[in-house]
Amino acid sequence: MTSGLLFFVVGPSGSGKDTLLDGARTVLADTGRFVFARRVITRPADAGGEAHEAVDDATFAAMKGAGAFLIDWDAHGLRYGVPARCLDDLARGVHVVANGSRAVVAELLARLPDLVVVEITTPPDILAQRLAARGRESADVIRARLDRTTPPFPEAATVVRVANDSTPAVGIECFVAALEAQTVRLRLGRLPIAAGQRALAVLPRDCATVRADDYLGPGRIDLAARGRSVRAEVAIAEPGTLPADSVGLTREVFDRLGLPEGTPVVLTRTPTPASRTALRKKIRGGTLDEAEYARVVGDIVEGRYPDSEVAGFLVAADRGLDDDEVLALAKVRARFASRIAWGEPIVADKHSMGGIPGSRVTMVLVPIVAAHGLAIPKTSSRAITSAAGTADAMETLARVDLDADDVRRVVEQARGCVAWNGRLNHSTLDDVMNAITRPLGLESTRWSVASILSKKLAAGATHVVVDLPYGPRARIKSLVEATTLARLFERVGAGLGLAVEAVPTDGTAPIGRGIGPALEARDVIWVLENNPEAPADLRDKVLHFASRILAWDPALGDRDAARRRAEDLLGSGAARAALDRIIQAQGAREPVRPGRLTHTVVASRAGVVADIDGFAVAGIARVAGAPLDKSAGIDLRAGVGDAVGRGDPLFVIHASAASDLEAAARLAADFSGFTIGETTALSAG
Ligand SMILES: Nc1ncnc2c1ncn2[C@@H]1O[C@H](COP(=O)(O)OP(=O)(O)O)[C@@H](O)[C@H]1O
Ligand SMILES: O=P(O)(O)OC[C@H]1O[C@H](OP(=O)(O)OP(=O)(O)O)[C@H](O)[C@@H]1O
Repeated sequence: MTSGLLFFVVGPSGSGKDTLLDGARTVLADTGRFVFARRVITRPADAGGEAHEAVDDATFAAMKGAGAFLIDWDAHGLRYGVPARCLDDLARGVHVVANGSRAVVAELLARLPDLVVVEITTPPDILAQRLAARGRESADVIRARLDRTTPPFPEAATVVRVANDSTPAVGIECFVAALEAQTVRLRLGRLPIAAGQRALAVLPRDCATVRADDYLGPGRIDLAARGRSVRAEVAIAEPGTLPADSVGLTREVFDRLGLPEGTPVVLTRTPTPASRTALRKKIRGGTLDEAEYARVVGDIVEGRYPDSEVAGFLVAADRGLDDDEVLALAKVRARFASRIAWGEPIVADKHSMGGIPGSRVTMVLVPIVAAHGLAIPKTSSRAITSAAGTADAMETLARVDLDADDVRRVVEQARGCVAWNGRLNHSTLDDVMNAITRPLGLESTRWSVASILSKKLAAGATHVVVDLPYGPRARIKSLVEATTLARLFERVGAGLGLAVEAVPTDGTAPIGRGIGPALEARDVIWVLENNPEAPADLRDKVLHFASRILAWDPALGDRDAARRRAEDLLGSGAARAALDRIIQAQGAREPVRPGRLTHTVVASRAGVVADIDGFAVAGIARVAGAPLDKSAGIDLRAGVGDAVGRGDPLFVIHASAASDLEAAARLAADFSGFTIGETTALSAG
């Protein structure tokens, strides 16, 4: 038999405890499911208020000494006790409702972990009026009662708040509903089922407490107990699969709830999202303001919407976000993330819209900026579809899985870092969005402006350069689109208080020679060491961005001086030394060399390289094993515009497994990604 629940009704004098208790007693006492405890108080019986058992101090002390009270306390010069016989009612499975004190919640919770604290709330100004109108206490006593303070409730307490700021009838109705809702309890079970991001709660079809089918459908349910709660979609198990008085949670959501199996948990329907009107307005093509986005994003993060409605919203947002909406979204997203304070006037950062193989600009840019002396706490992603992300390439030299404290320490030691963003500025909102947008192929660049800049703000950046590569195979298809996006980045940045310079760049071909973690890191070291083999296009792109960042330093003032400074830091080896300091601070690793197995792909005809398909080349690098095999990848030997003879090398495939190498070689034989035009046609042009 599941024991009953103790409802401990608390709230400041005048909040309406007696009134709501009297009203609830009228409604529930005859159900046989609830009993209302009769308190023992050292207050005269005719003092008014509840029908308590009146005793004098000596009797109260004797009763206390004899263990007659489940809990007792002193307040307002009086002594209060809840009879211990309530435990018998609880043991019979009957719920007990008692008028209690906020001051003893922790003590009672220690004895009854499933205690339900029902806090009656009323605006302070109304409290005073009600106490005066009640006429039970003198003005001094009323003042003392209004000034009384009590400790906060323990985290583990289940606290249900009932507002009593309307009529008594409404207050009583809400109070009764709150009591009833808490009695819908099921015993918690852990299912041997993993569901990843999805949270599933399985109800037995023959559930004894609720009609399971009533909970099927797009909505979700909340399961709560002992101050903890989770939200889940509902599935139903056929009779006999689960105990009829239980609810089963899939592994991840069970672990998130963090309560032992068998705990009685309260099942309630997830509140209808208050922002649904705004969400539907967007789906119908309307525009939302910041307050509306705050409500919609809040409800989405809280899991109040079924995925279908979130998907509809994202499709609508993907199709139309005006500039004001992007700014509004950025401000709302910034609210969901705590902001690291670096205490410096300039904290530099960089973002690239990516999609161009190679182009490992960050790993050269950060050391230059750090060598100059500006803070640049850069966090980067791992590869999603490419052959390497910055984090993958940096990880061939140093640890990148830094947490926030590591990042702060590394920047203090080396002025910069190149860390993996997976453990930092985590965004629940992104998780929710990505789970829906990725399968749908929704990649709104305008939406990403809000996401990117709000994360930069959270990371504590003050000045951000943004690389917007454009080209037929880049995410941004044209210079016009890149320029429009650049203006949007700068406008939204300004709206967030960030200095942003967004720069369209050539995204028509790979940058650098290496494609794959170790090969890209090799390019980086070559540029930093002024190696004659260093790819000039990578060096130029780095200096282009470095000069923009350094120009923000008032000590330099303009871009020409900044450019010279960047070139000096590179040419003198100061940037190279800065990278070493960063590597040491992050944790040096034995550098990963390019794979020892190689296969050279040669030109099938003489001519001029007219085009290099970055997708194709990155695809070959991935088949060779990148990015998981950090040594695998492509080493380009010819670039766009180079004249090649028949049989000249176009690129060398590196791998560490023969099977990977062969597969990559076969893929390259089908299509190397290189288009070689006629020598005459081009030279004549
Ligand atoms: N919702 C309400 N609207 C108006 N008056 C109320 C309401 N709830 C309680 N009261 C009045 O306020 C005074 C204090 O209520 P009471 O139930 O005694 O509070 P408590 O027991 O928390 O001290 C009483 O005179 C009561 O009649
Ligand atoms: O510790 P607190 O939460 O502040 O409560 C102090 C006391 O006030 C209430 O008593 P009583 O019912 O006599 O006074 P009230 O009706 O004015 O609340 C409540 O039942 C507590 O006994």
